[in-house]
Amino acid sequence: MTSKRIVLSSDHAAIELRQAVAAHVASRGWDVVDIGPTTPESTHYPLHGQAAAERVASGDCALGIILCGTGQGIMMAANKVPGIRCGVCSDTFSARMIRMHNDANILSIGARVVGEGLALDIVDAFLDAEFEGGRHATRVAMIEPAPA
Ligand SMILES: O=C(CO)[C@H](O)[C@H](O)COP(=O)(O)O
Repeated sequence: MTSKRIVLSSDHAAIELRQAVAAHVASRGWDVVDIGPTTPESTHYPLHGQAAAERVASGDCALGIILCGTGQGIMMAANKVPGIRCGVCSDTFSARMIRMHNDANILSIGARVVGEGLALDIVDAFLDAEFEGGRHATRVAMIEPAPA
C-alpha cells in the first residue's frame, strides 16, 4: 500500500473509541482524516458510513475505519458505495483475513461489542495484512461487476 492516508468516521455510539483508534493509527505513521462527528448528539450511521466510503472510493484515502454501536449498520451503508468492500470484525483473525482474502478497504468495528484493547489489536491486524491476490483476486472481482 503506497498511500498511508486513512479516513475514520463513526456515529454517536463510537466517538470515544474512534478517537482512541485515531490516535493509535496516527502513532503508526498514518495520515488520519477523522471526519467525525465530534459531539455526542444522536446521529445517523448511514451518513457517516457513506461519507467515509466516498473518501475511499474516490481515492482520497487508501483505507477507512468506521464504527457504530455494533459496526453492522455503518458497514451496510459503506458497502452501498461502489468499490467499497467493508467487513465488521470483532476478532483479529477476521481483520487479517478481510485484507488478505477479500481486499477489504474499510474495517468496521462495534464500539458496544469490543473494548478498546481488542479494538486496537483488530486495527493492527487489518493494517498489517496485505491482499494475497491470485485466486482471491478472481473472487473479489466477482463481487462487483466492472463499470460499463
Ligand atoms: O449500532 C448501530 C447501528 O448498527 C448504532 O450505533 C445504534 O443503532 C445506535 O443506537 P442508539 O440510537 O440507541 O444509540
